Amino acid sequence: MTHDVTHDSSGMSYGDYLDLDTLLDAQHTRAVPPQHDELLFIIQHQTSELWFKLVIHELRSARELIAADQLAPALKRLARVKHIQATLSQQWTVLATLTPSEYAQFRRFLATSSGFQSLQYRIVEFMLGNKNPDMVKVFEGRTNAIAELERELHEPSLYDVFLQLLARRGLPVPPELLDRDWSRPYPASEELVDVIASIYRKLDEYWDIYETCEELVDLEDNFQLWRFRHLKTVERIIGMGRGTGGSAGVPFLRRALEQTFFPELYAVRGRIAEGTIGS
Ligand code: HEM
Ligand SMILES: N[C@@H](CC(=O)c1ccccc1NC=O)C(=O)O
Repeated sequence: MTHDVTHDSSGMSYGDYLDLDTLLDAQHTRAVPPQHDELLFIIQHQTSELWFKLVIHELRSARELIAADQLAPALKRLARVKHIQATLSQQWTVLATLTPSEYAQFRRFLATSSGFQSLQYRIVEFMLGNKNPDMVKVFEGRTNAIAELERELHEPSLYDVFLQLLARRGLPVPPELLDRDWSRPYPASEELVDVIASIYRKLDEYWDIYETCEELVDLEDNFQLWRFRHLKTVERIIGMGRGTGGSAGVPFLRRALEQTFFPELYAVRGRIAEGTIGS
C-alpha cells in the first residue's frame, strides 16, 4: 500500500482541517488608500483573540475541576494558561514596531471601535473575579455578546470556587464569601487572610492548596505584565492622547495596574515578610 503524504484516508487536507480559507480571509483592512501597517494591527489583535479563546477554554475547565475537588488536573490547565499569557505578553514587541506616524495613517478608520469591546477579554476578567456590570453596556446592540457576558457575570469566579474548596477542606472561610451575588465585585476579607495564613503555616498539610494559591498569584502576575506591556505600547504609539473608546487613554490603563484579583493572596505575603505567621 502506498502512503499518500498529502491526504489522510478521508481526503481532508491541512487547510480543510484548520478552516484556513475562513481564517486567512478574515483580515479586512479599512484604510483608503491602503496602509501597509494596518495588517500588522489586525493580525496582532486576531492572534490575541485566538489565544483569549483558549485561555477561556482552559479556565472554564480549571473552574469545573476545582469545583469537583480535582486540584491536580486543574493545576495542569492553569500551567497552560500561564504559558499562553507569556506568549501574549511577549507578542507586544511585534506591535511596538508600529510608529506613531504609521498608526496615524489608519487610526481614523477604526472610528469608535476599541479594546473595550473585546468580549473575550472581558470574559477572562470576569472569570478571574474582576466583575463590573458597567462593562456589559459597551456591547449594546450585540444581543449574543450581552447574553454571554451576563451569564459569566453571574458565575462564580475561579477564586470563588477555590474558596468553596477551602471550606470543603474544613478551613473556616467566612460564609458570606461562599454564597453571595457573584455578579458583585469581590469583597476582600481580613478574616480570609487569617485562613490563607493558616495554609502558609502548615504547608505539609495543605501542599496542594498552597500550590494552587501560588499558581493563582502567577496568573495575576502574568495578567498584570500583559496590562503593563499594553500600557507601554499604547504610550509609545499614542502618548497621552485619549482612546477611541472614550477613555483618558494611558491614565485609564495605569489605574488598572492598581487592581488585584486575589487580594488575600497578596495580603498574606505582608504578614509572612513581617514574620507574624512563622511556622
Ligand atoms: C496601537 C495599538 C493600541 C492602542 C493605541 C490601544 C489603545 C487602547 C486604549 C487607549 C484603551 C482604553 C480604552 C479606550 O479609550 O479606547 C485600550 C483598551 C483596551 N485594549 Fe488596546 N490598544 C492597542 C492595542 C491593543 C491590542 C493589540 C489589544 C489586544 C487584544 C488590545 C486590547 C485592549 C483591551 C482588552 C482593552 C480594554 C482594557 C480594559 O478595559 O481594562 N489593545 N486600548
Ligand atoms: N483605543 C485605540 C484603538 C484601538 O486600539 C483599537 C481599535 C479597534 C480595534 C482594536 C483596538 N485595540 C485596542 O484597544 C486608540 O485609541 O487608538
